[in-house]
Amino acid sequence: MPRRSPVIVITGTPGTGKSTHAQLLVQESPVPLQHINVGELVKMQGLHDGFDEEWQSYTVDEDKLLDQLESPVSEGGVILDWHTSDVYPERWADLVVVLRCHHTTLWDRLETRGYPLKKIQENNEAEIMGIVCDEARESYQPGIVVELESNTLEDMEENVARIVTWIEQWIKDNENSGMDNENSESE
Ligand SMILES: Nc1ncnc2c1ncn2[C@@H]1O[C@H](COP(=O)(O)OP(=O)(O)O)[C@@H](O)[C@H]1O
Repeated sequence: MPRRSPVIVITGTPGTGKSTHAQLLVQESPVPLQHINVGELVKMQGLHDGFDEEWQSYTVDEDKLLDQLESPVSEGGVILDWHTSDVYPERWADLVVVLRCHHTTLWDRLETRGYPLKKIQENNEAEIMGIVCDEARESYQPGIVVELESNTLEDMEENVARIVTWIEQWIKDNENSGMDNENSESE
């Protein structure tokens, strides 16, 4: 069954603004969207093999995670918000948004969040090197991956407006392709 609403992956180094973007997008979207904060889901549903004290993060059980996400993704109308995007099957994503942030701004945001220094440094380096972006580009067709700046509130409003326009187009395209299928079936 084709999806009636798209699946949007929002990824980026921690602190680039994924959750904030996702929350605004839920409000602005022309179709209902469910925001899944994948990191929170892993924690709340125990989809992990324990907590890594050194890195202050959970060791994710990917099979359990994918099982949990399968049903909402197949329904569509979902935002998958996580700092990595290469775990999902490629067919899941209709759009992959990679948020980017200036590294000094990111440092401040992660400091405010109370991250340990080592974790701030690691994420800061990852952002400078564009690790999350490279990973997204290696995992998906280039046409569905979009890199957006997320330094200011203006950036965020523009980004969300762009994604809303993309959703409107996706809905139109998919209504049309649904009609094409019906026509070709009746021929
Ligand atoms: N484009 C932006 N402009 C200003 N502040 C932002 C922007 N994006 C995120 N922030 C702020 O940065 C912090 C981290 O954002 P968050 O959405 O939690 O990041 P992530 O989900 O990627 O870890 C929050 O305090 C948020 O308000």
